[in-house]
Amino acid sequence: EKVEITKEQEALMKLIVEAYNKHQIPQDVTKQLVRFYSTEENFLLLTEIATSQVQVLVEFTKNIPGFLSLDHEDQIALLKGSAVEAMFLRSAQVFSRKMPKGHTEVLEERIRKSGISEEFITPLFNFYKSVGELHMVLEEQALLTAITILTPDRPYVKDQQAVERLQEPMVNLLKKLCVLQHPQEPQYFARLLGRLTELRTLNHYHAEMLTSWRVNDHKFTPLLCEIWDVQ
Ligand SMILES: CC(C)c1onc(-c2c(Cl)cccc2Cl)c1COc1ccc2cc(-c3cccc(C(=O)O)c3)sc2c1
Repeated sequence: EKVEITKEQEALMKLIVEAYNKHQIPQDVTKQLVRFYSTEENFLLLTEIATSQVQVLVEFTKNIPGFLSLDHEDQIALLKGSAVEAMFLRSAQVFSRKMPKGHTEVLEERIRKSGISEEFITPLFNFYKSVGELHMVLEEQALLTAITILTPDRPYVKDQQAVERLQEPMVNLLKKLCVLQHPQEPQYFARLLGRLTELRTLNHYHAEMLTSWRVNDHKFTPLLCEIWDVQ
C-alpha cells in the first residue's frame, strides 16, 4: 500500500539534517586543499632552497682538491661566476627523476608560478628536459658540477692557468667515466659538455629573471644578494 512519512518521522528527519549541515569542517581547513600556491609563496620557497643550495655549493667547492690553494679572490670569483650554473644543474637533476615522481610536478608548478616570465620558462624547462634525457649517474653529476665551478674564464679570475690545472684532470676523468658508463654512446661525453655550453646561455636568462623579480620588488636573502651582486 502507499508509503507515507509520518509527522514524527518528518520532525526526526528535520533534526537529523539540521545537525548534519551544522557540523561541517571549518572552511579554512578544507580551503588548504584547493589553495593554489601563490606566486609570492613559490618565490619565497625557491629563495629558501636556492639560499640553502648556495651554502651546500660552497661546502662542496671547498672539498674540491686544490680549490682552497687558489688565490682567495679567485676562489670568490669562481663561486660567484658558477653559482647560477651549478644551481641549474642541481635543480635539473630533480627533473631527471632524482626525486619521487610527485616532487617533480610540484617543483615544476612552483617554478612556473614564481613570477618568472614565460620567455625564460621555455629555455629553463628545455634545459631540464635535455639534462633529464642524459640520465647522468651520480659521479657524472658531481664531476660536471666541479668542472662548472672550475671554469677558468669567469669574470675577474686572475690566475686562469691555476684553475685550468685543476679543471683538466676532472675533464679527463669525466671523459673516461663516460666511455665506461655509456660504451654504446661514443658521443655521450660531447653531449655532457654541450650542456655546459647551454648553461652559459642560461646565465643571461637568469640575469633577466633577477631583474624582473627585482622590478616587482621581490626580496632575496643576504647570501643570494652577495653571490648575485644584487640590492
Ligand atoms: C632565488 C630563487 C627564486 C631563484 O632564483 N633563480 C632560481 C633558479 C631557478 Cl628558478 C632555476 C634554476 C636555477 C636558479 Cl638559481 C631560483 C631557485 O633556484 C633553485 C636553486 C636550486 C634548487 C634546488 C632544488 C631542489 C629541489 C628538490 C630537490 C633537490 C635536491 O638537491 O635533492 C634540489 S630546487 C632549486 C631552485
